[in-house]
Amino acid sequence: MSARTHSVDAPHRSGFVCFVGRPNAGKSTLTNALVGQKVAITSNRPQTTRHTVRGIVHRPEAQLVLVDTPGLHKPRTLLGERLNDVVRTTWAEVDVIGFCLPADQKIGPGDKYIAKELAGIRKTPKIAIVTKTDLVDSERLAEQLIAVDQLGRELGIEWAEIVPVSAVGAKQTSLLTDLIVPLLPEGPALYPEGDLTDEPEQVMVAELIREAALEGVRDELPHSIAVVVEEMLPREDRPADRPLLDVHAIIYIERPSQKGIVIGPKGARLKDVGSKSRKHIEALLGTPVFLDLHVKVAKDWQRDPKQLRRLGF
Ligand SMILES: Nc1nc2c(ncn2[C@@H]2O[C@H](COP(=O)(O)OP(=O)(O)OP(=O)(O)O)[C@@H](O)[C@H]2O)c(=O)[nH]1
Repeated sequence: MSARTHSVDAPHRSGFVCFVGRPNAGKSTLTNALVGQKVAITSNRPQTTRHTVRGIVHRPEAQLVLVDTPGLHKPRTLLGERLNDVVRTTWAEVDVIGFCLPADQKIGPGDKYIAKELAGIRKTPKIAIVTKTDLVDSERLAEQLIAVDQLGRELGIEWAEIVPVSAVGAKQTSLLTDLIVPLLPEGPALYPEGDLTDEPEQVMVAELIREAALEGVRDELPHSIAVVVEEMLPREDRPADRPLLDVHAIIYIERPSQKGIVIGPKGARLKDVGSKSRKHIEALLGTPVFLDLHVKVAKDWQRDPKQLRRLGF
């Protein structure tokens, strides 16, 4: 594998790239490493990426728009089916698919399930990305690269490339970009330079709150929390040098019994969720924030199409 250099008269290329892989494969972290700034929500627990988050890589010769989809799962609820539809639609529309497989874990049924789906999408070029290489020695890495090659042969997938990367320390991440660029169609930049993500701010703010609300209670409330930002408005009558943004958000849970878990004794947990997520929101938006959080029950929201639409799915 060699890095490709860009000759001055090469045409400009641009397109959409989507990282797929089972939960925890390192997709969001890789997106952030390529873009160079935190845009997607990462966590050490599976299934935090619900919304399509795009990061944009600007290069003189190319622009990569990274589409970070939710994971593909065996659907059990209406929400699960919707998410899988979103994933498949995204795969068929992008220009390059990067299939992430962590170096520190043997290829398992979860990876194969996704690989089989990928094999059905014939036209889109696929790059196999072996992630988290910092966690293994070179012998184990070599084994994994061979296993990935074999997986492709078994399922009839022709990998455009097989690339080992580590998002920690940004090892080979720029090489990955080098290898993706020639696979993109010729075309002008799709977004103005400086745009890192076109994810609406409210959705990102909602994700930050959801992330904080799930912290420490994931086992009790695995998929039962949704967050909607109802309003974000600059506070009136503030001096120009001391702005304040009012953010009103609702944390939805599925059952009244979950309320206590989210709010905690004497509201202590909710307060904690508020102050933690407020710090992240302030960092994201670059302005002081007043965060107003409410907890509401939306009964069985995962099974109800109307509620799902309201919650942005
Ligand atoms: N050591 C190491 N850890 C990594 C690397 N990339 C990701 N991780 C860790 O692996 C975990 C999962 O990473 P994510 O980027 O959230 O994985 P994901 O595939 O987006 O996960 P979902 O959103 O659940 O689908 C996090 O704890 C990361 O810090 C890497 O290159 N090296």
